[in-house]
Amino acid sequence: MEIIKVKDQQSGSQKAFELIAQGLQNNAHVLGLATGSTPIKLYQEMVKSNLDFSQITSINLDEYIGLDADNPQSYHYFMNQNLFQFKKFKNSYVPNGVASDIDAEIKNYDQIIADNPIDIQILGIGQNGHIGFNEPKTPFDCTTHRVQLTQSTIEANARFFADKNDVPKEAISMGIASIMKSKHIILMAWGANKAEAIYQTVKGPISEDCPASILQNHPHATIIVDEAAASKLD
Ligand SMILES: N[C@@H]1[C@@H](O)[C@H](O)[C@@H](COP(=O)(O)O)O[C@@H]1O
Repeated sequence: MEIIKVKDQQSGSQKAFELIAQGLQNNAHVLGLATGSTPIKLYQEMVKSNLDFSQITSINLDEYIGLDADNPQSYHYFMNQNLFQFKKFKNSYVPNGVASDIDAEIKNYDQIIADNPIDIQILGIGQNGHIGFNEPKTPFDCTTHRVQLTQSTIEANARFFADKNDVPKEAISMGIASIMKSKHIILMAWGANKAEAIYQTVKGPISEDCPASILQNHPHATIIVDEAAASKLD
C-alpha cells in the first residue's frame, strides 16, 4: 500500500486526478467510479481538465435499490450531475436499482465487469471501513451482490435525504473480489470522521470487520488521506 498524505481534500483530489491522467496516458481505458462526498472535487478536476474520456468506459460501484436515475438521491443521478453531463464517456455503467429482476441485474453487472477489466478504481470509505456498499463482515470473495445497509451507513447517508426514513435499506454493490481485480486502486479519505477507518485499513489486521483492510493485499493500492483522516496513523 502506498500512503500519500496531503494537506486537504483539494490537494488530495488534485493528486488523484494526476494519477488518473497518468493512467490514461499509459493506456488505461476502464475507470471504476465511486459516489459520496469524497470524490466530488476529483470529478471537478476531471471536468475542468481537457482530458478526453470519449474512449473510456466507466463502471460505478453501487446503487440504491428502489431509486432510478431520475431520483436526485440515486447514485446514477449523482454521477450525471457531477461528471457525465460534462464529460462524454464511451460507456458508463451504474447498477440499475429499479431492475424488475435484481438477481438478473447482479449477474449482468458481473458480466460487464468481466468484459471490461477495471484499470483504475476510485474508492471512498465509510466510517465503518466499508468500500462500495460492502459492509463489515461481507466475505472478501464476493462479487456483485445485494446488500442490506447497516444502521450506521443509513445514518451517515441520511444527510443527503429530506427524511432519514427515505434512505433506502438495500443496495446493489460491486463485490470486494471484483474491486480487488482492478489493476490500480485509489482510495481517498478526508476528515477526522474517517481517521479510525483509515487506521484499521492501513494498520489493522486484514479482516472482514474492516472491508477496506483487504487493500493491504493489493499489489497497487494508493491511499490518499488528508491530515485529519491520517491523524491516527503516526
Ligand atoms: N456507497 C458509498 C461509498 O462508496 C462511499 O465511499 C461512502 C462514504 O461516503 P462519503 O464520501 O460521503 O463520506 O458512502 C457510501 O456508503
